[in-house]
Amino acid sequence: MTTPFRPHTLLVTAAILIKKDNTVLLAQRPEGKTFAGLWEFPGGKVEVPESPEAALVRELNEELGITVQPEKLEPFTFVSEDCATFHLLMALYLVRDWEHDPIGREGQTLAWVPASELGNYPMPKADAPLVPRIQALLG
Ligand SMILES: Nc1nc2c([nH]c(=O)n2[C@H]2C[C@H](O)[C@@H](COP(=O)(O)OP(=O)(O)OP(=O)(O)O)O2)c(=O)[nH]1
Repeated sequence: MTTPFRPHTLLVTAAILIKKDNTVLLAQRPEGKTFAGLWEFPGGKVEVPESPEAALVRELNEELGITVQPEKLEPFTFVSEDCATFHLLMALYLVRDWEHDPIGREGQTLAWVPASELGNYPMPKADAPLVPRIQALLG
């Protein structure tokens, strides 16, 4: 009897950073990473033994140089998607309050994008359902 192939589930957290003018931050994944060139919501993998919230606070500081208090992370939605070699489970949080201006500390290009224009930015397949959800939220 053969054992069915089960890709491992990768737990990722990501932030939808919303500025006062209702634009949303996208980051372009740098060369050398999976999905290089595509636009994403900043975040990354949850490492053992972090909580999802602690991982996101860490990633936002590493990637963007911003400081976010964990209680300012507002759970929004999640995506569950089969990728080539793993299954992605990504928890998305809304963030409207942070310290310092975001900069691309890992060489990523950043863009503040109105919700209505999110569809113009190529994203990983898993992100597709997020665009209408964010548009419904922000109008
Ligand atoms: N952060 C983020 N990751 C996404 C999005 N959409 C999507 O499919 N992913 C995938 C890409 C990666 O396979 C995974 C995130 O891993 P990552 O490589 O960014 O995580 P990391 O920052 O911990 O990476 P590394 O330091 O280990 O290179 O989730 C998204 O909108 N944001």
